[in-house]
Amino acid sequence: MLNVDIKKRLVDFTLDVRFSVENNILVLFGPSGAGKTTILRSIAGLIKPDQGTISYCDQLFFCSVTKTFLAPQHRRVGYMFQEYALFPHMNVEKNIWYGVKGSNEKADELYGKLMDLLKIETLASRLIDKLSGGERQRVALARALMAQPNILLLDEPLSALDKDTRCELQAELRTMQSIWKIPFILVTHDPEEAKALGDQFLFIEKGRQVTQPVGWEN
Ligand SMILES: Nc1ncnc2c1ncn2[C@@H]1O[C@H](COP(=O)(O)OP(=O)(O)OP(=O)(O)O)[C@@H](O)[C@H]1O
Repeated sequence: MLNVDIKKRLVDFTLDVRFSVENNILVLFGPSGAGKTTILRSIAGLIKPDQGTISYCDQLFFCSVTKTFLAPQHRRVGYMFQEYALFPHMNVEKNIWYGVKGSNEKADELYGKLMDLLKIETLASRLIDKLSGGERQRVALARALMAQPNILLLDEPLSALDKDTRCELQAELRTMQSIWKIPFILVTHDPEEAKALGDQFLFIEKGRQVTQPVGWEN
């Protein structure tokens, strides 16, 4: 289980949140500038909260009292950004293997499984800039899971896609989470998407958890 209990002073308000995620999908939902990306960046170790703790199972990522700060590369946290963050000059296969140390039977097997599950086998040798938005997102998801993360963070992964592709990818995200059984934390502005994907929800406005978010019933 991932436990997050943090405070961080931002420009206009203080982010102050406390939540836990089991092996399911937590959706972070809230308006632009509410602090959602800051939560993800804190879990990944890209920024340091001012106060609190972040832990995954018995591993302490951050604790302001003991001054613990585990470096991002030791957290095994996968991060899919708003932008795809793929290398356009490399093909699909090279992008997916990027960052994996050495090839072995288990990694080869995982690669094959991801290509198959995400239906991108036929794209292995294609360059990234010759892919559609939906294909890029599948490749980005394969790359994130290839690193065998303990937690996967997804910052508006589907926002650039058309409605049909988004629905397809939502189903695939759910499938991948049910196979991998790790906490997924997904940021979205879209209430429909939140409802389609979330097992649990954290609604935030101006850095605070709220019970009735703006735009939820629309
Ligand atoms: N490192 C930082 N230090 C101080 N303030 C920050 C920092 N990073 C972001 N902010 C501010 O904190 C607020 C929350 O930003 P954040 O990116 O977390 O929001 P968000 O909910 O992800 O927004 P969006 O949905 O638009 O991506 C914004 O007002 C932003 O300007």
